Amino acid sequence: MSSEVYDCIVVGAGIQGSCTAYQLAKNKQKTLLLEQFVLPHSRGSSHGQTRVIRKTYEEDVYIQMMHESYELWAQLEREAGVELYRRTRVLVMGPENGEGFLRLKATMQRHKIPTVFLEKQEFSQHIPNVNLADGNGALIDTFAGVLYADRALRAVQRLFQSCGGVIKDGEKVIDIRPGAEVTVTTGSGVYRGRSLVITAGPWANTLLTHTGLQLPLKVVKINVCYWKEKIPGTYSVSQSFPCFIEMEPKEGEYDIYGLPSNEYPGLMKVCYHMGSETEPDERDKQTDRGDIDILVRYVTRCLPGLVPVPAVVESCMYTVTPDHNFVLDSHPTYGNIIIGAGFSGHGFKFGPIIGKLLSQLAMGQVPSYDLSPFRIQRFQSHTRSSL
Ligand SMILES: Cc1cc2nc3c(=O)[nH]c(=O)nc-3n(C[C@H](O)[C@H](O)[C@H](O)COP(=O)(O)OP(=O)(O)OC[C@H]3O[C@@H](n4cnc5c(N)ncnc54)[C@H](O)[C@@H]3O)c2cc1C
Ligand SMILES: O=C(O)[C@@H]1CCCC=N1
Repeated sequence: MSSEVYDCIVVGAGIQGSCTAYQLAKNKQKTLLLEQFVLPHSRGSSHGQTRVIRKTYEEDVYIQMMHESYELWAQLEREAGVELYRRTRVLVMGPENGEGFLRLKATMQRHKIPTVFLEKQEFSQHIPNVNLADGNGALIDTFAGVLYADRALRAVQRLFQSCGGVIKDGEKVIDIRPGAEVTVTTGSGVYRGRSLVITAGPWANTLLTHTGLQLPLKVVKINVCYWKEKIPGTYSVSQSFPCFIEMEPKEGEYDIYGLPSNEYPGLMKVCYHMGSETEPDERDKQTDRGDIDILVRYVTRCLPGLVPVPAVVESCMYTVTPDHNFVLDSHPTYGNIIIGAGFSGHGFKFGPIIGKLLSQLAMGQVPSYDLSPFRIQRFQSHTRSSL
């Protein structure tokens, strides 16, 4: 074991761990970031070229956090000297009189988010090549857009290193011993930290086993589908086609969302916001295509300019909590172990603000937002603790 003691060890170099490590290093904390795979990799939740960034949330806390997150993304762009965000707008469609759509409308208005509300008769003039379902309303968040995900992850990791942070990749954490100094063992070394941040994405519960805690997290495989434009460019970023979210396309179904064609010319990304349960190390054995069947029907009905058969299918994973809200908290027994987990398929856009909040918890500071919606305690009846 090295005699060196880190102020903080962060386990998991996805977007949340990388942003947390960067915030810690910026705050002069001696920080080690451990990653099980050789970087970059495509086995977790943060890989891929694009993610949606938006303020269209029904809950106040997410909108408040997104105000600051946009600023922090812009700051990262300046620090890294690369473009990470492209403004495209996001179109949200949903049952006009449905609870979710009405709540979203009200929240957007209450927070004075620049929003355009589209009437049925003017819809196709603003958004050609999309069929708005009968009974659906539509709104546009005009500042929303696309984050360049892989590029962002690399940029944050580089910035972390430039502040003196240490990344050790290809080092899987196999044991954690809690204490005033937490001892972390990997396949090739033993490290000590005054605090530990666990941001292990789909592997959160595997790591938490070493601390006697299990959270109610479900890991699902997402089929990331790209669809061919019948006429290349119809839905492209250069034609100002927006990202979109279709809320509750059918009763009992999850949202469907899409991003303008960009990363693969002529192909538009359209995905289902849920998948089938999987073990994170067995992701590729999960071959259920029920979500793709739903998407085929949706594309046929609503996106007539796309060939209704996916041209490319990639894989990713969500780690989902029962209420789809994140876990941002200290361990209930070991106050110097901080947990960031359960990002439920919508955490990327919050990366910089989550990094700030988790770093504040790791440094023993009061977090800048009320984190009660993200506390572990809310799962009281689900949480398994062997302590
Ligand atoms: C298809 C898809 C589309 C999405 N779209 C959006 C979107 O449009 N907008 C948005 O905001 N969000 C989106 N998300 C969600 C967002 O990408 C995730 O919330 C976010 O990437 C989660 O990051 P993470 O750091 O928690 O997890 P991960 O990226 O999985 O990082 C965890 C890391 O921990 C490492 N690790 C695990 N165990 C160990 C161990 N024992 N030792 C060392 N390292 C370990 C893993 O290898 C991994 O690198 C999407 C997600 C998917 C899958
Ligand atoms: O978080 C996001 O914005 C995307 C799109 C909607 C569903 C999940 N991820």
